[in-house]
Parts: sequence; structure tokens; C-alpha cells
Amino acid sequence: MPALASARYGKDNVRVYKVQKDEATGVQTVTEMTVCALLEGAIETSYTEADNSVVVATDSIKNTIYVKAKEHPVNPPELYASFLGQHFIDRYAHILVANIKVTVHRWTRMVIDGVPHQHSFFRDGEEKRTVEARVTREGIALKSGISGLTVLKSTGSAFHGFVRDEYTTLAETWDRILSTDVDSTWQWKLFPTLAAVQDGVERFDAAWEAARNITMKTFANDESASVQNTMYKMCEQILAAVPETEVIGYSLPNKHYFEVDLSWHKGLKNTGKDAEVYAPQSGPNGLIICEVSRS
Ligand SMILES: O=c1[nH]c(=O)c2[nH]c(=O)[nH]c2[nH]1
Repeated sequence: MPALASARYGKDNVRVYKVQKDEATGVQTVTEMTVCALLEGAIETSYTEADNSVVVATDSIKNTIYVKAKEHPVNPPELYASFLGQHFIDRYAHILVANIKVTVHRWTRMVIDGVPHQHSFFRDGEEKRTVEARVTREGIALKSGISGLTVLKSTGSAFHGFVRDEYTTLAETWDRILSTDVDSTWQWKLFPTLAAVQDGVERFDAAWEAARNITMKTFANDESASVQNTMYKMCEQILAAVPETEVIGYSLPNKHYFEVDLSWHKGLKNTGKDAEVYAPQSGPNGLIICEVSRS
């Protein structure tokens, strides 16, 4: 006898733009985000018995995303995600969980002739700020993050001492290129209420800045023994810098740059200490993942 083991539904890829206009100065500030809202609760019969009376239409969920963006601040995204999720469990008695994901796209203010422009912006990279909220009547669980922050260092990275056996072809190296697309998350202690999220709301921007700075500073300055060890050092520092976090996570692809032997052409030296021209690889790539919590 089959049984519905789990179910959630809602609207994904809802693109939202909000402008804030300071009438006194003429300065405008913009936020663009992509929102996903998925609901859980007493919705089984919609799957098993074609009972749509328990279904808040995904079209209505999309409408709610826009309305809540109008009614509430969209910054920081942790606050907007909490308002939105809280709405669904307050408004519908049979909805037990609202899963909200907000992805914020970069619009950085232009500086023209040394002066910040009042209303013009540019996309300075595909890095995103993210938040995942799981809102229930027990509280609001928030996981904030950064994704798509592409970084590279041209030296200061080694990898040696790994298992050597009949499957190994990789040479040990004491100097290699290290490049990755940073995906980092920090899970907050459970907020018991929406008011607890609102109280001290500046913690969210401060944590994002700390995580981003720690990631870049550690990436740049660490004499890396491996991706594993460098990411662990990042996690340790974020736990120390943001006391309200419980778990720090990283998922880092190791984007390989291979040396190219050019000795076939007039004896050109382009390997080892003479390496200058490399072949960036699009795949396969390593993928190194960890989560670090307080002991
Ligand atoms: O930092 C690294 N960690 C690995 O686990 C690994 N494996 C590999 O082939 N290269 C690397 N680099």
C-alpha cells in the first residue's frame, strides 16, 4: 500500500525588484531577488484524493510574495524571508511549515567621476547572498549564505602527502593554482518568534560581511595545505566572529588549472617552476564539502 512519505509545494523562481526612494536627497536604492516559497502541512489529501480544498494556489503564493515585499522591508533578506514565512503559517491553520528561499542579486551603485550615482547600478559579479528560512509555530530556523563567489590564487597553495597507490597518477605539488566558487552557509540558532528576528536585525548584515571578509582573507593569506584544511579554518573563524551561529558550511569545487607541456615547440620550458601558460579545466572538478559546529 503506497503512502505519501513527504510533500511540499509552492512557487519557485519568483523574481522581485524593489526600489526605495529617498525623496529628500533623490537617492534611490534597489534590491533584486529571486524567491522560492514551498508549504508543508495538512495537504496530503490534495495528492491522494484530488482534494484541492487544502491547496493555497501557487499563483496566490506568488501574489503573496509581491504583497509582502511591498508591505515589509526586503533588507536584510533574513527579515523578509521571516515575514513571508510567518504570514503563511499565521494565515492558514493547516499550513505547518513555510520554506522560503531568497537569492539576492548584486546591483552595486555606480561611481561616476568619483561621485556615487543617485540611481544607476551595475552587476559586479554573479555572487549571490542567500537565505533559507524554515518557519514553523515552534520558531524560525534561518540559514544565511553566499554562493557563486569565484576566487583564484596564483600561488600559496600546495597538495602533497595524499594516498599513493596503484590508482594514483597525480603528482605532489608544493605550489599550485587554487580556484573555487565559494558556497558558504551559516545556520543561526532557532529564533523563537518573528520579534526575535526583528530584535537586533543588524546582526544579519554584520554576519554576511564577516563571513565574506573571513572567506576572502583566509583564502588569500592561508598557505593552503588542501581545500579541506583551508575551508575548516574559515569555518572556525566564522563561528568565533558570529556567536549566534550554530553550524558553518562550505561547499567548494576545486577548479583545476593544468600545466601545459610545450617542450615539443622549440624546447619551450612551461612546466614546474617555469609554468606560465595553463589550461583551465571546466570538468571534472574536485568537490570538497564540510560543516563545522560548536563542540
Ligand atoms: O585540496 C585538495 N584536496 C583534495 O582532496 C584533492 N584531490 C586532488 O586530486 N586534488 C586535491 N586538492
